[in-house]
Amino acid sequence: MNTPPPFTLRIRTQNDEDIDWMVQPDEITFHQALEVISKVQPQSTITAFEYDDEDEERITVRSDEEMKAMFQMYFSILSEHGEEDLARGLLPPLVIFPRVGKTPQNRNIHGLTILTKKESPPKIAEQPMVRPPVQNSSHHMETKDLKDLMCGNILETDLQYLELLGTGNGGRVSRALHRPSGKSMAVKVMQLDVDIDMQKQIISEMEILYKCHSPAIIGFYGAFFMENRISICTEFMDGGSLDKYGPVPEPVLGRMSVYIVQGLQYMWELKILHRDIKPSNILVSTRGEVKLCDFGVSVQLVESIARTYVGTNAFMAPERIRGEEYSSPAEVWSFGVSLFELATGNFPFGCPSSFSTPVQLLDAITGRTLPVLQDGVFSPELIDFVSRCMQRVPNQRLAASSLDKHPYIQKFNDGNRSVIAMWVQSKLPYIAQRKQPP
Ligand SMILES: Nc1ncnc2c1ncn2[C@@H]1O[C@H](COP(=O)(O)OP(=O)(O)OP(=O)(O)O)[C@@H](O)[C@H]1O
Repeated sequence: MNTPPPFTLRIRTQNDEDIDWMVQPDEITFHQALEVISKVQPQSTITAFEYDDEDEERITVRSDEEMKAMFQMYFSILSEHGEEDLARGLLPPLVIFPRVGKTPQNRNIHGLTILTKKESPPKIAEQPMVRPPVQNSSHHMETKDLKDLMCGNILETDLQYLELLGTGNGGRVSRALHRPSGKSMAVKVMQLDVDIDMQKQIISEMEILYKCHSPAIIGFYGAFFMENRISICTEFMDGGSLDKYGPVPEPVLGRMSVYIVQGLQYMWELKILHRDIKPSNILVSTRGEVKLCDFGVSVQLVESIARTYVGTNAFMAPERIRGEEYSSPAEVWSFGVSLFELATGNFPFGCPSSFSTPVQLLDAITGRTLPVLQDGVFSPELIDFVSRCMQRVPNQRLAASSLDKHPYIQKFNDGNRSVIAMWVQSKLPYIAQRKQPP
């Protein structure tokens, strides 16, 4: 790697408080690190700090060399498990633990000044190499509380909203510039009527998204609560979601399906269900990427949204609509229904907006013979795949773990992203509802 990207050093204090500090690893010295730590923990004399290596062993850092070794370990773990994050330039925090020394010493040896007030966000070109630690911006809450209400290192004041990308049942998604990193992000803001403990729980459940690295899953940058609103910051996809496109020709849809299956199976292996598979949660880019967004990693968030916003998700499997227990077969159903809609341009059970209650939707799904894709218009492989996903009885559906083995997926598994890229590029200019003010 040439110049290592900036990332967050998370200083975990003796009181178990986390203070985040954005660093440029090739520019900071060990003494500067000590200096910042002693500002954060002024009551103690800090002579060294520690971190956990890949085997979870505590390693002490007492010099520039040892600090370099720590950075090397951090980047080598990332290059093994977090290539996506490295590529995006927004990396998970590296946690360090200040070590209190026995003898007092003059701590401000370099006269380094650390800003303690939140400054107005710098322009990208003026971005300082060493950013001040995140400060408490509320009169009412302790730093610890604030840290529990955010994951990642994104502050509302770091975001410049550029355009509205869309509004869903529960929130608005805007494209925003994250000024410190210069990244374009999609920020979804939802109002949620939950108390502060629930907010903390939602944030802690979302942390798992940092561990998800798949080319078919939308990159997660962070999330934070501000009063009763949650903002979720993810990678921006310039093609938007598939619900905006109308029918997708089979050679394009087939290659998209390969990535969708890849993303779903990756998350299922981690025991994470999507819980909301539908065309508006499948995003594409002009580079031919296909990524799933809006994973229901936080069960509390999914339930809070369901409590706060009324509405029926037309892509839900029958067992879910009936309120029964559900698992990956329910996802297979939703994927089948989504594929049906993407192939034909029409929802298979009539107009989704006509279902205002779960009972009406259930009637539409169970009250007639299941629709099948038209013979002669679509390939036998696609017809078979969709109808085997759209089985009313969960255990009669294709098994989640064998979706990738089906001839439809095998047929299009040639890694040809340019077919997708060219189709997205050709359609994008005609897609309405873009470039609105945020
Ligand atoms: N990461 C992203 N990049 C680009 N566009 C996005 C991104 N995330 C969401 N969008 C756009 O914003 C729209 C609104 O998304 P949102 O998740 O709020 O609602 P939805 O999925 O359409 O519906 P619902 O709220 O019922 O799930 C999406 O349909 C999509 O077009």
